[in-house]
Amino acid sequence: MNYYEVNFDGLVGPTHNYAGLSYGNVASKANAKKFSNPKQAALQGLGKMFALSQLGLHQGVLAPNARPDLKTLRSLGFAGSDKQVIVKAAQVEPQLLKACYSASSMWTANAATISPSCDTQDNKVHFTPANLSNKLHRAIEADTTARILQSVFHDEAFFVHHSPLPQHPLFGDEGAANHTRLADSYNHAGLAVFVYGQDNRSEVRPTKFPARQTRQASEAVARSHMLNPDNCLFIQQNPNVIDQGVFHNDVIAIGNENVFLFHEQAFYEQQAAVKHIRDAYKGSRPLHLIEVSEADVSVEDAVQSYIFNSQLVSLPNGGMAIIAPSECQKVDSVESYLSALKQASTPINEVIYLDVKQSMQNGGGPACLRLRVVLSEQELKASNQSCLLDETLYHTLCLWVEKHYRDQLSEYDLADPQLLTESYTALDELSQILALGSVYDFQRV
Ligand SMILES: N=C(N)NCCC[C@H](NC(=O)CCC(=O)O)C(=O)O
Repeated sequence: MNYYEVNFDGLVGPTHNYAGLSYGNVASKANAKKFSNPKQAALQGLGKMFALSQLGLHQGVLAPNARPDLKTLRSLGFAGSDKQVIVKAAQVEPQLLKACYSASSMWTANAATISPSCDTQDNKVHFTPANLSNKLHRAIEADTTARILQSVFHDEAFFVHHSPLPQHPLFGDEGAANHTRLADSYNHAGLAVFVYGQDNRSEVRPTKFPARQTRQASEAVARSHMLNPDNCLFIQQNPNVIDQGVFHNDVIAIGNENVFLFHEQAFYEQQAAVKHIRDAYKGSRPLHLIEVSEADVSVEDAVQSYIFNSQLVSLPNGGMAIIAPSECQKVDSVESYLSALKQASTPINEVIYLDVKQSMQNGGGPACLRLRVVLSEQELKASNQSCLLDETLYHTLCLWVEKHYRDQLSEYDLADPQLLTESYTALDELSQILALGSVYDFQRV
C-alpha cells in the first residue's frame, strides 16, 4: 500500500492582522501595529500551496477559524447584538478584541498532532487538536479546529479524533510544531520525536520567554494515539534558545523521512539527545542527522531568516527539496549554508524560495503554515476531496479571496462591525466551496 505525506495548509483568514499578541515570538512583537494586507497574505499562502502541488505533491487546504470570535466575547460578558458586542469590546477591552480577531489558525502546524496509521496500534490515523493554552488568541482555536478536522477526515473506519488536552498549564500543547516523525519512508512505521519546552517535574526551563509545550502534554498525546512506546522519544528543547525567540521546535529543527536537520543548540544536553535519536531509529536506510553549527548559522540568524521553518519535502522522482522563506536569501550566512547543503552528500538536493512575508511578519514561515498528514492511498480517498488542491480549486480560492478580502487592515479597523459581516460572509461561502458543512459557530445558532 502506498502512503503519501499530504500537506494541509491553513488558508489565511480575512482578518489577518498584526496585533503583537505572542510574547516570546520576536516577529509578532516587532511588527505589532503594522498595517497588514489580508488579501496578499491569503494569495501568498495559496501560491505556496499551488507551487507544492505543481511539484507533484499532494496538497490539502484547511479552512480558517471564524473571526471575530463572538462566542468568546459573549462568554466574557459583552452582550447585545453582534455589532454592540464589537463596539463595546473595542471601547472597553481592545486587547481582548484583538485576540478574538486574530487569524492565527492559519498556522496549521499548531492545529493538531497527527499519528499515521502505520504507527498506531489500531492502524487508524489519530488526531489531537492542540489546546494552544499558552496564548488566549490561540487557545480559542481548538474547538473549531477540531470540527474542521472532523469534517475533512470524517470516516470513522480510518480516522480517530481525540479531544484537545485540558486547558491547563500542565498540558500546554502546540501540536505538530513540536513533533517530528523519522522513518525510512512514509510507508514505514516511524520514530515519533516529541520535543517539549518544559517538564513540569523539572527546574530546567527558560527564564525569559514561556515554554509553550510540556512533556506531560506530549506524553498524553502519545498515549492516546496508541503509539508503541519503543517508537517514541521525548526530548527537551534548549531553554536558552526559547529565550532567544525559538518558541516552537520547528523554528530550530526540521525532519522528513530519514533526514533530520537541526541547529547545534536546538536541544538540551544535545549530544545525549542526538544519541537517543540515533539509537531509537529502527529504519534500515541510513539516518541523516545534519547538525548546523553556530559558526555556520547563528541562532539569531536562524530566528531572523526562519531557515529551520522551511518545509523539507520528498520529491516524487527522488531526492528532497527545502521550501524556504525568501527571507533566507537576505541573510548571508543562511543563503551560503543552503547553497552548500544542496551540493553536500545528503538526500537534500534542491532549495526553492517562496514569498510568505505577510505570515512571516507574525512569526509564521512555510512550515508553520502546513499540517503534515501521512495517509495511505485508501485514507486519502476517504478524506474530504473538496479540500484537496488542484488547479481548479486553486483558481476558485484565488477568486474567492479577490472577492472578499481587504488589502489593508489596521487595529482601528477591528472596531468596525462591517468587518465582521465581511468575514462571516466570506467564510460561509468558503465552507460551501470546501464542502465542510456547518463548522462555524455563526452557522450553528
Ligand atoms: N512555529 C509555528 N509552527 N507556528 C508559528 C505561529 C506564529 C503565531 N503568531 C501569532 O500568533 C502572532 C499573532 C499576532 O501577534 O498578531 C504564534 O506565535 O503562535
